[in-house]
Amino acid sequence: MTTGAHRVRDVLVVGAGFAGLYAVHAFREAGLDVGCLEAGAAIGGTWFFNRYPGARCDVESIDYSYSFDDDLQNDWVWSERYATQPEILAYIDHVADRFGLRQHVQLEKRVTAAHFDERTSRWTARTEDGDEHIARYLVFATGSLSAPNKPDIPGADSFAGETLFTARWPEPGPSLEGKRVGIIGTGSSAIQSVPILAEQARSLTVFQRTPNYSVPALNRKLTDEEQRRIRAEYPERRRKSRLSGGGSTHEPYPKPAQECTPEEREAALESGWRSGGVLFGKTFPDQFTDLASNDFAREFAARKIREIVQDPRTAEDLIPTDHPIGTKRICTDSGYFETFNRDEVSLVNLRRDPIVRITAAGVETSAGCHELDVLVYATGFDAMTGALTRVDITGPLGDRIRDAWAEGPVTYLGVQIPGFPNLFTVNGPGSPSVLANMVLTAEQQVDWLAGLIRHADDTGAAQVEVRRDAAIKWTEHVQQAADATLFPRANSWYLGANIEGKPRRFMPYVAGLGAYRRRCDAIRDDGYEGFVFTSR
Ligand SMILES: Cc1cc2nc3c(=O)[nH]c(=O)nc-3n(C[C@H](O)[C@H](O)[C@H](O)COP(=O)(O)OP(=O)(O)OC[C@H]3O[C@@H](n4cnc5c(N)ncnc54)[C@H](O)[C@@H]3O)c2cc1C
Repeated sequence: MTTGAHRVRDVLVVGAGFAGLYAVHAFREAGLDVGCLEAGAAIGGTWFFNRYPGARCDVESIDYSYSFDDDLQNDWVWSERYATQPEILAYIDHVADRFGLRQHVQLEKRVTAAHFDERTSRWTARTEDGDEHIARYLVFATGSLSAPNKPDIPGADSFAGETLFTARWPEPGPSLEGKRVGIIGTGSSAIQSVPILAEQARSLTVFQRTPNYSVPALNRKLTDEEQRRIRAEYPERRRKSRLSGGGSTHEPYPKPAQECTPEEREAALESGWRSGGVLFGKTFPDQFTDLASNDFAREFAARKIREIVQDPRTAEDLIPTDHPIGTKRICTDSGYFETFNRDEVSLVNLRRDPIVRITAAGVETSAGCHELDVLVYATGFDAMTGALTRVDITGPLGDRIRDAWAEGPVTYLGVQIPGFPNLFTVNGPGSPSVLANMVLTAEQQVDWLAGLIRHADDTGAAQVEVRRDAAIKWTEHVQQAADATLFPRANSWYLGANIEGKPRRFMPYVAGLGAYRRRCDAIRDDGYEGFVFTSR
């Protein structure tokens, strides 16, 4: 049933995380009439939903923040090197209030379908409650890691205890005191939460299918002196970040690992490890392109795990052996490996003892039953495409995105899909997205899209559509860029390998934010090469 009688907007943004909120701001600044629909009960996206114990950013707080307004940084003080989930959410709330963005956002409005009417050149988006919203342009800022993945384990619904999901952690969080807790998954969310769950619970059982590399975060409070320095350096730091590969000012060691002496290599890796954080994965400039170079870092990290974990068998189980370091998203932790030295914490290697079923009592593996009171799923996301393919989006010729992407996503610059005019994505497949600083990439794409819409309006075009050949060429380029690195050697969610039946295609653009920005700018300067503008 259609209940909404809404005005036709210029732009309808779907999603109110970092990207969607910036889109609301930027499109409004561009003089467009903009609305925003958000499925959640509050704004914040990732940082509203992922409230599990220990949730925090693994990009330094100064870098993981908006860069569009220098003054914003002056009246916001990040308290720690890596911000916690509550602090990031408070920041997003602060930005929304400061720039008056809330009035444009409707909450608890999940878009379930959208279709394009070629006669009017308008999109109609339908929400779960049957409401309809009409706009000239539809912008999906629905997140790269926002569609949770729940594995299909036999008997999952029969568990008699409490079931929790890291990606949908309740507020207030449940008390785990005196409880036997199990957690399935050992990706970033598990690695962050395991040390805290272990402190709270009577016992903790970690069910691991694939071990992951993790580097100590070495999080700490920022001192007054650091705060002063950050303020002084801020404009220059952001300028450099916008042009860099990953969206930060990180500089790798000045020589490739292969050209270093063993002593130099060891010192560089030790220094990277002691600095803490994901940048250990980029210690050497050739670490993502040369397997031998990557091996140095991989072996170094394995040695560290063996040093930390007292039980040799557990240590070996925790060491990844199936991918070069960094080719799956490297994790950061605060005492993850140390947690396995606690008596009440155990690791179940599912490669050796696979899960047979979940029962009322707990998790049954081929080696026996693990009785539990609480079962936590930290099982990741249908990354980069899931939020889009879960919406029934139909183009003018009746094409559906989920069919168009049956063999993997095809996009132009990660912002448009052939056959779907006037529909754009932010941080979509084919853009740097999850391989760069996602706040900066969202700002770059939204600004660029605002320019594209302005160009269409200035030239009297009612429809903007990417040429299919341009999108195919771009998608091939994204694959070739990945093939020139070690990334495709890992069965990672970057290529959809964590979701059964998902087509394998490397989705993020590895060449980085700086190269991507230059490419986008060149396309714009060339009159938006690859796009077709049609008047009604
Ligand atoms: C646990 C976790 C930790 C992370 N840590 C980091 C980190 O350290 N560094 C980093 O760079 N990135 C990190 N990320 C990635 C993070 O998702 C991005 O950095 C950033 O928050 C993305 O913002 P976004 O607005 O693009 O997407 P999101 O924050 O995911 O927002 C998308 C919004 O769209 C809404 N939505 C989706 N579908 C619909 C629909 N059909 N209808 C209406 N609304 C819809 C969602 O409810 C959500 O609010 C992390 C992600 C997770 C899950």
